[in-house]
Amino acid sequence: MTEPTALALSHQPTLSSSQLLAPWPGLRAIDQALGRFIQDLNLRLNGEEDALLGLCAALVSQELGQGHVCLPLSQLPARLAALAAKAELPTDWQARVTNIETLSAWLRAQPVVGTDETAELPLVLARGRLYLARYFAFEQQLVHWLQAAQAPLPLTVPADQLAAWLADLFAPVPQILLAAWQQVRGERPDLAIIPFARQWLDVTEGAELDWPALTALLEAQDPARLSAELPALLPAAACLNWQKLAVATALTGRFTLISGGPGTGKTTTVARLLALLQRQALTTGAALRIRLAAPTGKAAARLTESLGRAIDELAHGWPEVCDALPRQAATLHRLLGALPGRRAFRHDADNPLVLDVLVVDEASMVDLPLMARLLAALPEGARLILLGDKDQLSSVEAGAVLGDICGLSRSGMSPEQGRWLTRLTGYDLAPWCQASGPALRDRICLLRKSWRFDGQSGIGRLARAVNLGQTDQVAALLDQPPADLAFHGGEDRLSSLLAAAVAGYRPYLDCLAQGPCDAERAAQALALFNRCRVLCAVRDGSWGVGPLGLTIARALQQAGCLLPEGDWYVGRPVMITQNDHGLGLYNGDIGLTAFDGQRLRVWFQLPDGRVHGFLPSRLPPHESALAMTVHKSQGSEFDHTLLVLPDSPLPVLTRELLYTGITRAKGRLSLFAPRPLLLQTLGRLTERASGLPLALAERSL
Ligand SMILES: Nc1ncnc2c1ncn2[C@@H]1O[C@H](COP(=O)(O)OP(=O)(O)OP(=O)(O)O)[C@@H](O)[C@H]1O
Repeated sequence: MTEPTALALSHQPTLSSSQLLAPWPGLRAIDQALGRFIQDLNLRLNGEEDALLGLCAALVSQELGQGHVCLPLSQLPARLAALAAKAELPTDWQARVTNIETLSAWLRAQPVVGTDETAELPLVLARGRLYLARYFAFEQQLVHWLQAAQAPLPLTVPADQLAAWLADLFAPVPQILLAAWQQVRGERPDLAIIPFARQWLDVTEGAELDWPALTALLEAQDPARLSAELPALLPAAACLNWQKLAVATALTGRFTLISGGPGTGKTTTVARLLALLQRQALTTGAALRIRLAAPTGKAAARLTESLGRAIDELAHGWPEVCDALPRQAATLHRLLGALPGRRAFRHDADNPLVLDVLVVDEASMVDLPLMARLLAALPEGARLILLGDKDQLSSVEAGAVLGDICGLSRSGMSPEQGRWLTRLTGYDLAPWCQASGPALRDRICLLRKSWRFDGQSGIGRLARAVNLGQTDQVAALLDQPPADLAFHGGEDRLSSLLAAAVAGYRPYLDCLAQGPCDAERAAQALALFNRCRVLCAVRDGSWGVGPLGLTIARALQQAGCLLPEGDWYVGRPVMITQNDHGLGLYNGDIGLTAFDGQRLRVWFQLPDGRVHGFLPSRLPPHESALAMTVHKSQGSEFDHTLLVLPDSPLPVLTRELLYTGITRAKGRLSLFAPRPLLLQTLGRLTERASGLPLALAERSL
């Protein structure tokens, strides 16, 4: 079956009476075209004209445009009521949709509505939800793959050996531990020891240890003594390291999902996990073929950099294994082999990828169709490891695959899984086990401790409070911001924003102003530009990326940092909005315009690390990037993030958007928003309609 758009166009239906009806205001042209087409098809198949069916199809298409995979029948009356205010609906619509059972029976009786993917009809009614058939098929593909991936993989080395390797990988490094202790001990080491043990030794809340002896051992500052005596003072049952549990989990399954907020150690964990998988493979046979990928070029570049660093840190202990680990990540489109002008990829079920293990970072950005195509292209028996942050914004296109799967972890882990993980780690996992729950929950690992933000960091505290919807805590942080936070909620926030943007962007502009640009200078300027970014919640309006970008350009001009002349000028940052595989430029890539001595070029860092200048006329579709949307910033981080909300409430303003924007900041966050609007945003959660949670829970019980 073809995509919804293609479906409507490729069949080229002749105009029928139904298509000549008045348009349905409030629906996009694409939704209307699809609705009319399905209505017309139904008419031809059963000879009955029924505008309600066309409307239902159009509404499913509209929901897709808003990121929902399907339309729950329970929501149909409300959707039609909203439409009724603008368009003329069949007079009896209310009576026909209020009873869900009657509605389901009527839909099922329509020749264009099937109940599973085998019927090859344009609509599917399943699990109380109406789907465009293609999206139902994607969802089913995912469910089948995940179900098959639940079967445990046989161990190739004894469990005791795995436990010893795990202990080695996660053993505290005495020098690092002692240096950290020196930093936090202060004047009262007896008061510092418990928080220190929680953060650095993974001691669980409430565990009782010999604190004076532990304090004395750290105070002695003797690495050899620490290594020798620490194990006796620190029984495994008093500790819990979620990273170690994630690695242990991944050893025995084809599928593992590791979710955690910023700096919770996803990359560190995956480096250790890959090292352990590779060590296991090298002990018993050939090395594993491991590939790394991410949805955008920026995210792939970050994975390459951060995983490379994490592998380097491991290399002293496990040199041969680390030599056999990959260092370069690709975009998912490149990995799958994008075909120009087509949605299909070179790699699919008939031409699978050649790999044993695939790691996908920033998986929250992967939409349902892409995830389904990725799974289809995985070879039989390959392992998939998804990394991401379940609390971030979902993919731009339909679906919230990572969030939907993570939802299953609410029921803890199964007692069998708990016993197995205890065997590998020695941890007491009884409090985390629950007797019943979907089997897939055992493949999900949540990392819960941030290593980037300490307890005092304003960004870390704000991110946590926003994530939990704690209005009072957020308000307190806004009223008395810690050193790394600034809040501008008053009338002067535009001038404060412009001053902060000028200060933040001046360094890269000064760098470009030093003389003709070559790859080296462009690399320096790109690094400086990546230190600061203005992020907007919306595209339109005076606080949207386009208008605000122009206002910032004018402020930079007035400050003498920029000389805008026409469309292209030195210092103009641009973001690519469409992949160009030929040039190696991808959606989300950011380049800087600079004079190479003869002409203006736009300089980009390419996936292989080279910096190259392209003539502006050669670039694929792009836009200015002095301000960018929070959506587009996913997968990136900036030392100083300037986060801007509009003046008034809009549907896009959600808790996830705020959390995603806040967590782009590594060192400093400045917030520009009306205070009431910001607090109101905390209460607005994104909910994406999908049948995935229900299907996964049903299938895997
Ligand atoms: N168990 C640990 N012990 C000590 N330091 C750690 C540990 N785990 C992670 N770190 C440190 O915390 C920082 C963040 O780790 P990492 O980059 O793995 O997190 P992440 O979740 O991948 O972050 P991001 O938000 O960038 O995706 C790194 O400096 C890393 O060295």
